[in-house]
Amino acid sequence: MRSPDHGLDSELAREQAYLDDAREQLARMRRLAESLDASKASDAISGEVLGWVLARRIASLQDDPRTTLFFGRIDVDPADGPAEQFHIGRRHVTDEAGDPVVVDWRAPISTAFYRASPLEPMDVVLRRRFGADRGRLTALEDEHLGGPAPSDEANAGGGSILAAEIERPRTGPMRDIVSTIQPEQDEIVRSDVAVSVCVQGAPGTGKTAVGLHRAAWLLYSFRERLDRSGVLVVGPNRAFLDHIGAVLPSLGEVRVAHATIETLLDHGRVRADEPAEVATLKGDERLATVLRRAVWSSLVRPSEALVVPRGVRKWRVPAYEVAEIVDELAARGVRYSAARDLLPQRLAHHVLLEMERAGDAPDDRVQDAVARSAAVRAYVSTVWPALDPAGVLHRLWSDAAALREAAGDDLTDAEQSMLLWDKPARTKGSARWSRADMALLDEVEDLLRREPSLGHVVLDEAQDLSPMQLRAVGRRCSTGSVTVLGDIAQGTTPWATASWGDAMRHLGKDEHDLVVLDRGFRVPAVVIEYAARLLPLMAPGLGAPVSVRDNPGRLDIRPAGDDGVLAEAVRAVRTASSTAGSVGVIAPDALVDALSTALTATDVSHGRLDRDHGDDEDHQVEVVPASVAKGLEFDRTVVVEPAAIAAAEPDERTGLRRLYVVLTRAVSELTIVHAEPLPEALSPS
Ligand SMILES: Nc1ncnc2c1ncn2[C@@H]1O[C@H](COP(=O)(O)OP(=O)(O)OP(=O)(O)O)[C@@H](O)[C@H]1O
Repeated sequence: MRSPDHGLDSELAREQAYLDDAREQLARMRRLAESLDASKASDAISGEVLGWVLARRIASLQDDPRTTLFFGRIDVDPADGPAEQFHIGRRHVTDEAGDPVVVDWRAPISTAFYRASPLEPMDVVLRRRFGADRGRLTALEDEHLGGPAPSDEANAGGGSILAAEIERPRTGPMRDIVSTIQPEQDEIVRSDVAVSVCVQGAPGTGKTAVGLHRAAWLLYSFRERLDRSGVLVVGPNRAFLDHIGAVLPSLGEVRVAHATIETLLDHGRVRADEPAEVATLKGDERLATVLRRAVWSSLVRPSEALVVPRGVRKWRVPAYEVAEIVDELAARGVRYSAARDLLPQRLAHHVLLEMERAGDAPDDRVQDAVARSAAVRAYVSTVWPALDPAGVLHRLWSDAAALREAAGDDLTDAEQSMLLWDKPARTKGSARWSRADMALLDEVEDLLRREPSLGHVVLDEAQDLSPMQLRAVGRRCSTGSVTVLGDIAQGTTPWATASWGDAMRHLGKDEHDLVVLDRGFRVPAVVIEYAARLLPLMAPGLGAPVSVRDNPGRLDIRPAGDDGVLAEAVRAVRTASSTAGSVGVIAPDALVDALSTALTATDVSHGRLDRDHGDDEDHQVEVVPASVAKGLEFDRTVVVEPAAIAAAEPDERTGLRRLYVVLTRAVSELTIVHAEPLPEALSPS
């Protein structure tokens, strides 16, 4: 019997030879693509398209010598067919005969790599995972399914490759997890394109990772349809988008748009802050009804006939007939401006009927000319006024009577006065819009002209969006599907959602699958147990994740010395950055400037993250305002003055939730530095 080491060596050598061959096959595929000539296309336009497709294909066939072409293998032995082996990697590689050498992780056959288990082997008899270093295989690990393991099973010789991947230190931005997607995650990733999925998951359970891999899987599986309609990822802020921005390109998907809710709903500059209760009211779904009324009540009952002079004659359409045309158009379910565009032709058609009754024989050109005439244009402007979003909202917030009419019974008097501007802007152009107004402007825009739908939207940190913001996202996938990712316990806006059922209804996706993820891949046990002390206070009923990390983690609570909290923070950062791995220094927003100055004064090089930008340079240490920390992770975090982080929020529950977010960013160590007493639940017991 061969020794395990010998077995491993020869098996590794065989797999390395297979990898070398796969690399050659990939190079052959690339050479073939390079030899194709786009100029042979039948015409110039086809040539251009073909050239573009070829360039894209050649780029996708580049081999990166730093990585391997596959990370796993399955041996499949179905009862009703021949046994086969499949190597699973980030992209397909085929040989000259077109047979697969490496199978894309998204192909149907790869599902078994992620989901086969001893209880449900899915015809898999062997699952093999590979360890690699700089493009060469260094280890392999076998799992025999559907029967007892043979005694000479090749083994990685200690340490699991899966665990090592989960434990790897975090340095730069987020990486893909294709080699280690877990079965419960894979079910979400491969949900059908028509299915909208809502994922509730505690911090670090892989929601973001799952959402991004789902986008990649959808694009692979429904390429043509989604290439046309588009896929969009929406995240909480710029720093977050920078953090996740490399994942899809590393999976070969460069055509997925990324946006924050602010960039998505960009209807002008946000120039005003407003009290949380006003913003909450503006986010309420009742505003949708108010806006619909405001738009459609702009129609004016015609009181006079339409009179169109042509030559020496004047043609008339009586007011009651115009009213019928207007009513019919308004009842058609077409958007306000789209229906308005139809009105001139309708009126002109009636003028034409008048002409015919008088014995004329006008043709289509006459109808067009009448529709474009000054008389018809002026008449249309009176009975069906042109509207724009800023004009509609400006009127509502500055004119109490207009707001009262649009509000109907939906808003109380007190609510209406909250919405009215104290000092109305003189013109819509000078209006000082707030963030909450952006979702309302977007709603009006859609009432005027239908927002086109994308094929799929991945919405991360969805718990923070107001009903009106959710409606805005829902419009962008009205005929497509959505993957909603979030955690009710991490809701840090006053309007954060309390129920996924409600959120999905606002998105227009009453029908959806709700999945709960509860295995934590980021936060080590001591840190998650500490942060979870806050849960009963701010999200009763929600559980903490079970950490699957081998590393139990480290928690260090450091009261400030006589020289103050900033000096203590600097010392903590120095310690945290003395070994490799990223360090996030998370502080109350108001303390960030002073903290950064203190770090600079003591020569601690660092970057700074902000709502509107990430960090272009790669810094080991990043200073992060508490309001920006959501969705990010660092190998070690230093959290400065937790009580002040909580106190900066408008209410206690939101404060504790913000703290929960901040405390759960650490991959291995959490250091807390404080001068103020810690919130009671976090005091060392
Ligand atoms: N199957 C997996 N294999 C390896 N690493 C994983 C896996 N799933 C998640 N991770 C890692 O765990 C970390 C947390 O994942 P992610 O950021 O997606 O979690 P999240 O649920 O979105 O967290 P949060 O709610 O805190 O934003 C990431 O570093 C991610 O790469």
